[in-house]
Amino acid sequence: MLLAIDIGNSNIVFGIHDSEKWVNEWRILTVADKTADEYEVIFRSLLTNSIDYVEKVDRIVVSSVVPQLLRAFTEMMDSLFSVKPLIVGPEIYPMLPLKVLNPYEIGTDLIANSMAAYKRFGSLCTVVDFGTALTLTTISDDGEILGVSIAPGLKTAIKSLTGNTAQLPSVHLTPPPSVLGENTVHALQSGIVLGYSGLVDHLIDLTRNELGKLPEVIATGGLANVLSPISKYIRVVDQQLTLEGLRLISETIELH
Ligand SMILES: Nc1ncnc2c1ncn2[C@@H]1O[C@H](COP(=O)(O)OP(=O)(O)O)[C@@H](O)[C@H]1O
Ligand SMILES: CC(C)(COP(=O)(O)O)[C@@H](O)C(=O)NCCC(=O)O
Ligand SMILES: [K+]
Repeated sequence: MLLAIDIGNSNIVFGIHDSEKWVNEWRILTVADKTADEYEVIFRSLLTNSIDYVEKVDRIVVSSVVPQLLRAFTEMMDSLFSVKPLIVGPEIYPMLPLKVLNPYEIGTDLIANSMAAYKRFGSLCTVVDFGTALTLTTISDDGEILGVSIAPGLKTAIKSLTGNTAQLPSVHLTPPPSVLGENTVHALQSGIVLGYSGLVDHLIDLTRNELGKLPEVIATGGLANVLSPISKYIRVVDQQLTLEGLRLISETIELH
């Protein structure tokens, strides 16, 4: 069985794939200074809760956009499993069906997303990842990663606003009844939820203008479902896109 681990800035998501489907998936909080021992306790308890996956795991693939945690995870995996993990990074990009122009300046989660989206569409596509950062990654008809946009994620924007103002509360991320907010909560929801759907749609419009073709659009990340109902371009949401991309990377490297 394959264990895929996606270490993001807010959440660490990991799942078990039995070569046919994802049989289990977990999401834990990212705490950048937790130690290898602490993560070992968490992994051991979750992975042995119903079925003993620790025994069954024979392949591991990891992406981390938190470099500090990669050390703790390497130590944890070394102690818990007997297989050597595949760590996604620039060294393996030449073996993938993707062209990565600037390998040292793109998050490994975006490489995994690109891998899964390109496998799914096989033509021009944009992945919108609603994580701590909101990212759009566009892949060409022939698998070249053409470029990335990075903006503050929805929760990141709200946190920054509430942290820097005296009177703004944190709000639920749902669309308000009207763009003309009649109270503080609706005003914030208007600015953040409706505003961000415009941001996403506008970036896709610009992409279409620049490339002369509308990309297929797929969304992922913890907050994808907030905007998918109101964005004019997001029709497909796949919460497992990053893990799926990691699985495809692992498969591709295995065949090499
Ligand atoms: N199932 C969920 N429902 C609602 N919010 C979620 C869910 N999962 C994650 N989140 C929130 O979505 C945000 C982005 O999560 P995620 O996509 O995992 O970010 P990252 O990849 O940066 O760690 C975080 O604030 C997280 O708390
Ligand atoms: C853009 C990101 C912060 C997104 O991270 P996330 O929101 O998924 O936690 C991450 O992909 C990243 O750190 N990218 C840049 C990495 C680099 O320049 O090497
Ligand atoms: K992510």
